[in-house]
Parts: sequence; structure tokens; C-alpha cells
Amino acid sequence: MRLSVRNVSWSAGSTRILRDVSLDVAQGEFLGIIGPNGSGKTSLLALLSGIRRPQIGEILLDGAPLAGFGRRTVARCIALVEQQAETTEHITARQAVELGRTPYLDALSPWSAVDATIVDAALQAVDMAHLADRFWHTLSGGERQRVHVARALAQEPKILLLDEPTNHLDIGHQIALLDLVRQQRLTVVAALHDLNHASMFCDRIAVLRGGTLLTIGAPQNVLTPSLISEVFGVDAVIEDHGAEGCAIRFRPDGAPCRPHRAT
Ligand SMILES: Nc1ncnc2c1ncn2[C@@H]1O[C@H](COP(=O)(O)OP(=O)(O)OP(=O)(O)O)[C@@H](O)[C@H]1O
Repeated sequence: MRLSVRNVSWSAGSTRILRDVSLDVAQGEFLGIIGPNGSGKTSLLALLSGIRRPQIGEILLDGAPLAGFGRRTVARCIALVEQQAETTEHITARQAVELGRTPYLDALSPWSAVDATIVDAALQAVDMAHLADRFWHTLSGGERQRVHVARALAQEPKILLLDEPTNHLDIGHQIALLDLVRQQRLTVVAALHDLNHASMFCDRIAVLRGGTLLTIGAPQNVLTPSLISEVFGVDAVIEDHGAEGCAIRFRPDGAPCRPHRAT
């Protein structure tokens, strides 16, 4: 499924958070969103998921306004893994993943063996099958994060929205998760802080700064030392642009921390 963002602005109260953002995400594309803290990545994902609506502009799903679809239809199309997803203390990992099947269940189509198979596969995919019956409060941060991703996979979405999906994960599970997501061949939009991951896994990268879209393009065109310096205020050395993406090193140079501030 295609996602289109058309001249979208969003304000929280009187504070403008996103300003005139337009972009397209092609079917099957993996789009990374990068930008400093507070640049609007989470806000944009919330608009793309339909949990928030823009005051100006619109989000289109295969060319049709997202606002025109019912909640159940949207939930069958779009899954969002939030950055600070809520936790429910009294359920197991498996029960948390089962919540992903909610959009498909009703009186006419109750829980079935097919749903159970999908849940099992999602738990397997994120390496959580062995902990499926553990209660939520006993899971580590990384294990919880993997359960959230499994819940999203169990939703069988066409579009997967991920807000810093590698949070809490060790490096092995970070790479495994991003690889898994890429293998799904879904339309993916992921807010990422690790620029090397963005380079390795994304077809294109969108850069947000101060709520506006600064640029969007292929990793090798976007991740330049000058852009990284301009946006993040750090000096970067790009070591390689191979099939596996580039390797970005950050030069300490003894420079004081000077994060970019939107003006
Ligand atoms: N409901 C709200 N009310 C007021 N301000 C908000 C609200 N939601 C977001 N903001 C502000 O909007 C800006 C963008 O927030 P957002 O969470 O989208 O940024 P982000 O790029 O995801 O940041 P981070 O990298 O820290 O996760 C921030 O300055 C935030 O404080």
C-alpha cells in the first residue's frame, strides 16, 4: 500500500509541531525518518497511523483520504509500534501479541486456529516463542519491545510504522529486527536514531528538523557529512557507500556537545 502525506501541518494547542510536510512512501518501500530529538518524528508517525489527524493537509492511503476509512479497516492496514508503548501488567507475552488479531475478530469470526498460528509465527519471528507464557512485568525492556513488534506483525498490516524500534535491543536483536522487517516486504516507515542502521536498511531517508521536512532521498545522497553536521551538530566521516550502506564514524575532536537547535 502507498502512503502519501500532502502539505500536512499539525499543532498541539497553539504550538506548531509539523509544518507543511509532503512525502510519498511507495508500496514495499522502507522509509527511514531521522532528525534530532523533538523534530517531529513521533508526531508524523502518529498522523500516518491515523491516531492523530492533521489540522491542515491530508494523509492518503493508496490515494484515498485516511480520514475516510473506519478504524477497523485502518487497523487491518496499518500497524504502529510506538516508542513508549503502554504496558499491561497482567497479561503474558502471548496474550499481548494476540491483541494484534483484534481487528479480525467479531461475533461472526471468533478466535480460531489460524489466529493462533499467526500469533505463534509472530512470536517466533522476534525470538520470543520461548518466553511466550511469561507475564509482562517479568520481561526485560528488549523482550517487551520484541513483543510489541510481534503484536504489530500479528496484525498482518500492509504498512508498518515503527518508532525507534531498536530501543532497548542488544546489537544482535537490533540487526535481526530490522532485517526481519525488511524481509516482510511491507511498506515501512521507521523513525531511527542510528544513522548506520538508516543507511543499511532504508530505501530512502527523510530528514525532519524543527517540524519541517529538510530533505528526502537515497541514503548515500542524504547522509553526507555536511547534512549530519547541519542537522545534528556533530562531525561525521562517511567511510564507505557499498551495497550494505555506508559506515558513519563520529569525530569527537574534543568539541563541546552542540546539538542542533531549530531556529
Ligand atoms: N501533545 C503535545 N503537546 C505539546 N507539545 C508536543 C505534543 N506532542 C509533541 N509535542 C512537541 O512536539 C515536538 C516534536 O515531538 P516528537 O515526539 O514528534 O519528536 P521526535 O522527533 O519524535 O523526538 P524524539 O527523537 O525525542 O523521540 C517536541 O518538541 C514535543 O515536545
